[in-house]
Amino acid sequence: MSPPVSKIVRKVVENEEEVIRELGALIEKLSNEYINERGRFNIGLSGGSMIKFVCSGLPSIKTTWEKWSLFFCDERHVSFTDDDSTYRLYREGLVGNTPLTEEQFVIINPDLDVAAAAKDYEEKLRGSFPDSEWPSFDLLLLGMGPDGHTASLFPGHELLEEKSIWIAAISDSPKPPPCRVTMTFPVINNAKCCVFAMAGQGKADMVKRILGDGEALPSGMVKPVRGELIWILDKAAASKL
Ligand SMILES: O=C(O)[C@H](O)[C@@H](O)[C@H](O)[C@H](O)COP(=O)(O)O
Repeated sequence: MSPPVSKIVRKVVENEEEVIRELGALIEKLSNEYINERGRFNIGLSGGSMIKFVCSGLPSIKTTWEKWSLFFCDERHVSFTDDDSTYRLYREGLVGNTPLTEEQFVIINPDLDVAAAAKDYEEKLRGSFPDSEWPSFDLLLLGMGPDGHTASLFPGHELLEEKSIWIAAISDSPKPPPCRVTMTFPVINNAKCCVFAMAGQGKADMVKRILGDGEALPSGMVKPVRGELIWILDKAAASKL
C-alpha cells in the first residue's frame, strides 16, 4: 500500500503579525512534543522572509532550548559575514534574543567550493542522523519564491529529480546568489512536518497556482510521505484561493 498522502492543512490568518504568532505557536508545540518524546528537536530553516517570521516569533515561546539542533533547508554559499548568509541572519536574530547558542546550528563550510560544501554538509547531517537511509527532520520551515521554488529547488531544474543524495549543490540559482546548497526532495518529503509560512498580496498568484490549481511547481512537490504539510497564510496571500 502506498504511504498515506499527507493532508494539507491550511491556516489562513488576518495578517503577517498573525502568521508570525501562528508559526511560533506551532514551533513551540512541536518542539515540546518531540523533546518530551525523544529528548531532541531537529528543525530545518529557510532564508528569505522566514528569517523575520522566526526571529520575531521565537523569543516568546516556551521550550527546552538546549535540546534544539538547527539545520538549513538551503543555504547560500557565501561567507558568514556576507549580507546574503542565511546563517548569519539567524545567528544575529536568535543568539542573544533566545537561549540558543551558535553551537546548536549545524552550518555549512563556506570555505569549500560549493560541490564540496554540499558533500560536507551531507556528512554533517549523517552525523546527526546516523544509520538513517534518509534523515527525518521533526520540522522543516519552507518559503515559496515568486516562481514557486522552495529551498533552492527551482522550476525546471534537474535537482527536482535528484533522488540519491541528501544535500545538493547548485551554482545556477535564478535567485541570487547563484551558488547554494539545498536539501533534496527525498529529505524534505521524509520530514515529520513541513510548514510553509507567507504573507502579502505578492504571494497570492503563486498560492492560487499551487494550492488552488495544483500546479506541480517545486513548492507543490512538498508532500511529506508520512508527515504533515501545513500552509500558514495571511488573508492577502490566500486572497485568490
Ligand atoms: O535562502 C533562500 O533564498 C530561501 O530559502 C528561499 O527558498 C526562500 O525561502 C524563498 O525564496 C522565499 O523567500 P521570500 O519568503 O523572501 O519570498
